[in-house]
Amino acid sequence: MVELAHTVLPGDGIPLVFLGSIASDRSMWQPQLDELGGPALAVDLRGHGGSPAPAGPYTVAELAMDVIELLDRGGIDAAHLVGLSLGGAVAQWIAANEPDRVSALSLFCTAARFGTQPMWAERAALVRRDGTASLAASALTRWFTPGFAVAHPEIAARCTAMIANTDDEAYAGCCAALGEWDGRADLARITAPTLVVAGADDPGTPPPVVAEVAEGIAGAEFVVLDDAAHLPTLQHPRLVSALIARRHGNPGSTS
Ligand SMILES: O=C(O)CC1=CCC(=O)O1
Repeated sequence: MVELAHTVLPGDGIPLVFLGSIASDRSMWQPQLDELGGPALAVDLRGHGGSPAPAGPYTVAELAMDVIELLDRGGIDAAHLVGLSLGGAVAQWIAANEPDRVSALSLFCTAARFGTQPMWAERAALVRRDGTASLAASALTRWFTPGFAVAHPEIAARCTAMIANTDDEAYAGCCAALGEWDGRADLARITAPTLVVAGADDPGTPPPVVAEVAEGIAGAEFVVLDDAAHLPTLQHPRLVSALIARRHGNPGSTS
């Protein structure tokens, strides 16, 4: 297990715990931290941001155990897990296997299966050869709708730096986790009140892929955001915060 780097916002009540996508760090949740306030934890998965990068390959279960250990160290019995993409798979795993630790679940642009194992093996080989920085341009085309990165160069530059800062071997380790992840059979065990959100124009996890997650979780609410791709947290920060706040039962905390 790995001691994960994280940001803590203090406060009373059930904490929000934010878990991001492959090649992101906890700064991708800054708009939500600013808007929703504490108590909250934004977490760097292993090999991402400031977290250590043990040798891979990884599994989603291992990534989830890192997060559970972080909750244990923080004395957090239960949290509202907010996960995007790979972070959403980690959140699904915890909700299915440690249901008492999850009071609510907000899943963005995630899947119960992410493409195929050969696709992720190819991505891992690419990153081992050329490094994470080489992935930035193509990642931005999946994270944002056409034109957004050009219109928002400061966000594009921050994301490019975040991707390049991701450890090459940890990225490859997470590719292995994504390639072998199949949470379909576990979805029926999730009992937390769940929100599932897709981006209408997300090429990474298109709406039908995300819908499979919602359909597998009893009572889950499914929302598709227009003009959004894989990272609506940065393209539509206030909308995303409002959705999380509504699931959290504290809609007054958004402006
Ligand atoms: O980077 C992608 O292609 C999309 C993605 C899948 C899992 C994740 O975290 O991002």
